[in-house]
Order: sequence, then C-alpha cells, then structure tokens
Amino acid sequence: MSHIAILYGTSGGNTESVAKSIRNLFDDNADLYNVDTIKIDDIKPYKYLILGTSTTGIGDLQDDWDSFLPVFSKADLSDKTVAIFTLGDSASFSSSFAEAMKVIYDAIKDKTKVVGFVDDEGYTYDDSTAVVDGRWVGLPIDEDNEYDQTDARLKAWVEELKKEFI
Ligand SMILES: Cc1cc2nc3c(=O)[nH]c(=O)nc-3n(C[C@H](O)[C@H](O)[C@H](O)COP(=O)(O)O)c2cc1C
Repeated sequence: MSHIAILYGTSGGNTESVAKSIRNLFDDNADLYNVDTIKIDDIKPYKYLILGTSTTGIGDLQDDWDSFLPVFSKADLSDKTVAIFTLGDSASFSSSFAEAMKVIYDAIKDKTKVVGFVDDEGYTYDDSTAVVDGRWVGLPIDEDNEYDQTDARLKAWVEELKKEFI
C-alpha cells in the first residue's frame, strides 16, 4: 500500500478530477478515497493525507464532508501530516472564495501537522477566511475561471508537498 491517501468530497466532479491530477503528480503513489464512502479505519495506514473539498453554500464544506469531518477530526491524527485543497469560484463567490478549506483547517489544526500553505499572490477575490497571516491554509483551485492556471498551481504545490512527505 502506498503511503499517501487523498480524501475528497465533490458535488459536480471538479474536486475528484483535481484529486486524480494530484495522484498523477505523485506518480500514482497515492490512494484515492471519496469521503461519501470512506470508513475512518481506512486512513489508519497512512502517514500523509491530502484532504480536498469543494466550497459550497456561502463558504461551506462540500456536503459529504459535513458528516465525515466530525469523525475524522476525532481520530488520532497525531502521527500524520496533512495538506488541504479546495475548489472554489473566485468570481461568483468572491467574498467567500475557497473558504471550505478553513473549516477543515480549524477542525484539525490543533491535532495534527498541517502543511502546504500557499502564498496569496496571483489570486483575485474580495475576501476569504481561508487566508491566515497572508497565506492560504491550503491550495485553492478555481476551475470555473482560472482553469488555465490549475496545472501550474498543482505542480508547484505537489513539489512543495514532496519536501514534507518523506
Ligand atoms: C451552490 C453553490 C455554492 C457555491 N459557493 C461557493 C463559495 O461560497 N465559495 C467558493 O469559492 N466557491 C463556491 N462555489 C463554487 C464551487 O466550489 C466550484 O464550482 C467547484 O469547482 C465545484 O467543485 P465540485 O464539482 O467538486 O463540487 C459554489 C458552487 C455552488 C454550485
């Protein structure tokens, strides 16, 4: 079994598609789990976890994460290293862009090591709770407006994660 698990929740498929791209960038050395069917014991063997959600409502978590996050955040995550990404829409939801990441971050930040923070540079939006001290708490991806930047953003992020996932 590989040592990285990518857990994602998706409503329209974008987050799943990005999760698959991330797996490819790890040369397929990662296992994919949709949180609509995952069991908490599935994550036990993995030291490195990548959590992906789309942002829905006004800055809310993707629906399947709503039930899994409380279970996940109660698990023993002390030996894990976790990175977060979110899908969002910086034009239509400019004042709640990518905020679902912050919901995950707040639930786990005191229980595990969170890596993969991203500079705010290059993103256009009005407001987001997911920026802390000038850095995103994970990677925002905007397939609705900035799909032409997705590949470069993923590549740069995975290169950073590879330094943490050793
Ligand atoms: C009802 C609805 C609410 C949304 N709310 C937000 C939001 O508050 N912030 C944001 O950045 N994106 C928001 N989005 C955009 C989605 O996160 C974006 O389209 C994403 O790519 C969807 O990913 P998925 O196909 O994996 O569900 C919203 C989309 C919908 C349909």
